[in-house]
Amino acid sequence: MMRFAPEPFKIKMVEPMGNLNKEERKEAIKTAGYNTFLLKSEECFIDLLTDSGTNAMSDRQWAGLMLGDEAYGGSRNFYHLEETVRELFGFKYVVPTHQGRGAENILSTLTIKPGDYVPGNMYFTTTRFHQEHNGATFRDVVIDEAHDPNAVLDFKGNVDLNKFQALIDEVGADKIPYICLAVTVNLAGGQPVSMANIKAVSEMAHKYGIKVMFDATRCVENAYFIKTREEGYEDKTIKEIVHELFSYGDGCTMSGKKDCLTNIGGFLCMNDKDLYIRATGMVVQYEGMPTYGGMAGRDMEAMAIGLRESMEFNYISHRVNQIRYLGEKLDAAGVPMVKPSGGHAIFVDARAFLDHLDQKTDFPAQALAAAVYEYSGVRTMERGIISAGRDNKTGENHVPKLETIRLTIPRRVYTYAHLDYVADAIIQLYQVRHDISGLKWVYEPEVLRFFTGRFEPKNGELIKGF
Ligand SMILES: Cc1ncc(COP(=O)(O)O)c(C=O)c1O
Ligand SMILES: N[C@@H](Cc1ccc(O)cc1)C(=O)O
Repeated sequence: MMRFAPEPFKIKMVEPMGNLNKEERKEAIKTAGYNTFLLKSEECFIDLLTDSGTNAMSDRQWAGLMLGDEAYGGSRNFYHLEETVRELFGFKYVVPTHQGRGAENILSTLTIKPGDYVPGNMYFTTTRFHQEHNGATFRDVVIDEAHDPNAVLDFKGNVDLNKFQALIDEVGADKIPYICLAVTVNLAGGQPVSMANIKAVSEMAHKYGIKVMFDATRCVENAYFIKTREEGYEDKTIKEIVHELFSYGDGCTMSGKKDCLTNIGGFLCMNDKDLYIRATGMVVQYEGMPTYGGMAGRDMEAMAIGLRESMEFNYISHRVNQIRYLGEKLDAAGVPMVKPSGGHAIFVDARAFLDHLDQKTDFPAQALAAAVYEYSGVRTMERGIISAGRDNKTGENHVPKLETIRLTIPRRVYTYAHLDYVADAIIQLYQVRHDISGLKWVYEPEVLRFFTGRFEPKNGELIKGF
């Protein structure tokens, strides 16, 4: 048996990658304010900024685009998507949105009252933004180990039931409209939640009349980890596991740009008819008709096909193993990273990588993401103190335990050879890590500052002598 099976697809169409020389890259990252979000795509060689909307679609999905029914009302592609989501996820109602945060906006607006609390297994930027925007306080109830890069656990995204119970005791269940249960947990490193934990959370929540709303964004990756790590699930299909997992919840938000293998889209699901009716009322205000929600008919078709494809074992197994492959290479060379490797990305521990920099004043992850780009043309993303933002009440910086850069692998886009290049680049940069300068703010946006913030190197040069 090969340790890493080859790509389970053939390449039918190719897209050239940018290939700037060193001087051009130095200029590009300076122009981008040392923020990799602000680089132009053409300036990047291997683009590991995100796995969101960057998926390669299959020939069947491209064929599906030709079946797009672009009617303003009642597009047949919506009914295909609705039927697929109902079958695979098991929820009664499906509300389409332009992407995940469209669904988060609707859910948060309709269910949160000012003064409420929303517990979750670690924060996610846009999700927390919508919760806070509607007057809630987010409470992190993930297990402590999720914040420790070196804690190796099979299900590092699990909810700590004691923390959940403590919040209920502290504020009262009537102040908790729902628990947001992410499968997998993005900012913990793409770490999964076990089926046993999902069941236990569901029992506790429902005992108190609290709803369980999944962030379903990477649910297929979570199902793969359940199948390969949790006793009793080895013989179940990915489809069966996904279905069972959602059976313990009351609904979900979904960014369709990840596990649905498409480039845009999202949806909100629920079992509650009243919530559904109110959600369709909001869809027409912010997204579009309840039969397209901001998506083109052709995109809904591609999503219906993609969601089904994502449940094929060979696909998902290859995907998760690509991440593991990159992780093993970096780990073998001593590059500090969040362990174990997760479902969509490797998170390099920037605090340990740049141990000469201070998290609060030098922004090591922001500096490392910029340096990786300047050094190699590989685009990654900061996931540390800059992403964590400020407390919306006190204005103080959130100080996350994890200060990382994310090497996010788009689905079906890169081969193992690309990953070899990425690993070599980071391993080489590790040898000269102490030449990397900290950064300082030039422009700090008020909300979701990591997207458009600008910086400059404190020492004038980002990588000394490079
Ligand atoms: C876990 C998670 N939840 C929600 C979202 C929001 O989805 P979108 O980018 O489609 O708005 C994302 C990505 O942004 C995500 O990774
Ligand atoms: N959800 C996507 C896009 C995104 C990136 C960063 C964010 O903080 C918010 C959204 C991702 O995780 O890559």
